[in-house]
Amino acid sequence: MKSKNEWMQSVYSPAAQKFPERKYNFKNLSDMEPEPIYTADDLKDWDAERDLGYPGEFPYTRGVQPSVYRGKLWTMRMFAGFGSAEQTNERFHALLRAGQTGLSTAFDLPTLMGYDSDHPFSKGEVGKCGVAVSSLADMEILFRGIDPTQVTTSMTINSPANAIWAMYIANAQKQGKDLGQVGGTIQNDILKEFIAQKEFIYPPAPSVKLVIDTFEWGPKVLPKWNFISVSGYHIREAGATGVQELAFTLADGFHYVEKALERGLNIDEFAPRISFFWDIHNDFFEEIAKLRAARRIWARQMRDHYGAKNPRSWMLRTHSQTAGVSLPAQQPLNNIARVAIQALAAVLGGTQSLHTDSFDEALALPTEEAATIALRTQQIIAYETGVAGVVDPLAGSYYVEKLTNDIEAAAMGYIEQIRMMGGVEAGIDSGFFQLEMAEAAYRYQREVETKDRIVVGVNEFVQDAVEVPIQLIDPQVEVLQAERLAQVRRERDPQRVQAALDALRDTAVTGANSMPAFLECAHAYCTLGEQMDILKTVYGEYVEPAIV
Ligand SMILES: CC(C)(COP(=O)(O)OP(=O)(O)OC[C@H]1O[C@@H](n2cnc3c(N)ncnc32)[C@H](O)[C@@H]1OP(=O)(O)O)[C@@H](O)C(=O)NCCC(=O)NCCSC(=O)CCC(=O)O
Repeated sequence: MKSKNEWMQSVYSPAAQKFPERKYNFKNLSDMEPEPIYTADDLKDWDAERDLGYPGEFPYTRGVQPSVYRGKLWTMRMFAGFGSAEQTNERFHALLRAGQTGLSTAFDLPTLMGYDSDHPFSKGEVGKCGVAVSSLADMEILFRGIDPTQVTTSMTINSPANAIWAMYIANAQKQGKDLGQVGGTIQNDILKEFIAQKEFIYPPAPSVKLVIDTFEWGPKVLPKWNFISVSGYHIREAGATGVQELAFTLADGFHYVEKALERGLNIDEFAPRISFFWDIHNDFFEEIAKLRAARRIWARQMRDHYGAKNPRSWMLRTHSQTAGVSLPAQQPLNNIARVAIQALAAVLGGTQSLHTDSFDEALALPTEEAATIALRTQQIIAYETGVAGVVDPLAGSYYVEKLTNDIEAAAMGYIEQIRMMGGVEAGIDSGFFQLEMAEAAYRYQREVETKDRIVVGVNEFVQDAVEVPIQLIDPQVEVLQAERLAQVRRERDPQRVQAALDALRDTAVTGANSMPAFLECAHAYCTLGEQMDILKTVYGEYVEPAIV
């Protein structure tokens, strides 16, 4: 058989002279230029045993479970939360009735920033981008009628993660549940907040200390809980390329591992419960290759660089979400198609859990109808397309394997660069991540504005605006929250509250693990703001330096 070069020269080039290639930007979203075709010649250095293996085996390129979706479909986990705990509880039940198989909680901005709903800074934001949770009283309502040993719940919470997790645990304890059977995930990834989303409270070092407290405490008390979801999603949404998302996120993961090792923890006790979270954008093969490369890098680094011995420590398990940033407000129904394609990429990439965005993503929090269509999209992929019936069906595709190699190499280049500069905290201090992402975002935006990249309905195929109904948040939520908080403060035992807060402050002074103190604060009905504030007296608050 002739070589690829021979075919390119003798067949492709003459054909392209007669019928030229389209004048189009074929680059993927990581600015990588694909060749017209891939063949076995592109995989000469590739070793199927070393680089691919079998599903459920090192290096897990083909998936972490031997049977992947033939054994269990991915968890359909729609990110939901708005208004009051009562309203979100209703939405949770509606989604479970519609066939969702896991829960995922969106908190409002005050909660994400560690403020109670009645704090002056919370005004106008209560219940707007998620549900308001200021104490165990809200948590009890939020999960009413949901058994924490039967449904796994994810909570997207970062700086206040320890406190919110403790409230969830306290609620399970009050229901008499065995914590050994309570499964779920807290996002708890503070590094990407400094890099991208900027919802931080304390400076990086004490923030990471609080995260490592969960690494130490979690596996002993809640062995089924994923105490971190190291997140590329927000890095990507802030403008990073797919390769940057992969590299920066894995570097964050390694940073936590190093900090846990510095504390003297056993890697094979904590690493099996580290989980990840990726953003799945429009470039179909890039996203599939990214997920495969992610598993391979993590496995190799955990085994060969960090010396983990337990195969579960080598497995990168992930949630994925379709890319909110890719869903324009123009012609919003088109987003149903984008989400379907992105979700298919997540599934072909072997995700464990998936959120599909609603078509009204750019306009407001989703209506129930929009969220249901997004969930149905997953169900159509799962039950109608046949893609869940064969494990890693794209393995061996010349292009997918080559792209997996190239993405792995590009990401490893960044990871080595970050190690050389002194690690992730050094990169945050110097503004490295922000500058890299700003440059990528600028390049993409220029491509769109010069029509070098077509976005259907935005810079081409444009038509008049279409109205769609949007979800509105009742401003009464703020009043109801303030009333409930006042009642909590009236009815709780003030001495127990003070003692719990003092004990929490002491952990910041002594460096002791904070989780037992957070759990006692939850049971004592300390508010979220009180807990965050008491730690501010020791840790201070982080002010981001200007990057020049
Ligand atoms: C590990 C994951 C990724 C997925 O956990 P899940 O429990 O859903 O799935 P799982 O681990 O695959 O499966 C559950 C159990 O079944 C087992 N299992 C699964 N498949 C199997 C198979 N084929 N054969 C044998 N066993 C199998 C697993 O080993 C596991 O048990 P064992 O555990 O015993 O092994 C977790 O962390 C998670 O659910 N993350 C969700 C994060 C999330 O929703 N984030 C929302 C962010 S939203 C956000 O940030 C905002 C974004 C925005 O701005 O819009």
